[in-house]
Amino acid sequence: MACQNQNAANFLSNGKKIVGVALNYMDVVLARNVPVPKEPLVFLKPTSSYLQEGQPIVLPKVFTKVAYEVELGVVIGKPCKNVSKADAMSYVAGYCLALDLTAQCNLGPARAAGHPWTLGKGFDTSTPVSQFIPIEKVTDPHNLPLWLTVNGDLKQNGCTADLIFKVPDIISYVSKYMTLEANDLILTGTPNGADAFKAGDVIQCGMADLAKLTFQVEAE
Ligand SMILES: O=C([O-])CC(=O)C(=O)O
Ligand SMILES: [Mg+2]
Repeated sequence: MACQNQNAANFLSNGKKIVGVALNYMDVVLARNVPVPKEPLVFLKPTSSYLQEGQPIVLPKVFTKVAYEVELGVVIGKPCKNVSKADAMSYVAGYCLALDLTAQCNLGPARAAGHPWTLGKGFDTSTPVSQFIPIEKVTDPHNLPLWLTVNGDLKQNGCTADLIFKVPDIISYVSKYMTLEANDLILTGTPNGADAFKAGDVIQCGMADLAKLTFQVEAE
């Protein structure tokens, strides 16, 4: 039986951390001409980066190039440490649709220098999310179409079927290192097409018939 968590709908206010996975779609790996990851490539974002529909994405004035990344988010339901892949799904309370906004102007040099990704990934409004989607509403998390438009033009069109590391792989892997806690969010990675957007743009994204979001973009 899947984990039930009464508070998971409040993952925005109750979550302790956001765990991101990078380069988790083969089309991204091929487009960027980087080696296929042998293990999930994991980073953290602060919960202060959360944004809900109705509030604008604010581009920090310190950045010159910020990209959209549409992703499946996984909301953890109960504390989880050293779990096997076979058991991992019993720690999932539900899902959300998320954007992992990324300042490529910061990430590019950081990646090249071997520096942390914290600022390019963790700025305020960098994690727009949908409402919580209870696990019961999702028959298969690995068969969810994901799409994103900018000003009506389709920019990303993928499917979670193409995830390199699946949801249980990620949970099991991360839980070897850090305890995943109730209401933590895992960003599973973005399909190909992530690119820059600017102030004045309107970003829309969707996941199957489960969530659809619209965000206005403003300059700081
Ligand atoms: O921003 C990046 O370069 C990596 C990332 O988050 C993703 O692939 O989803
Ligand atoms: Mg991402």
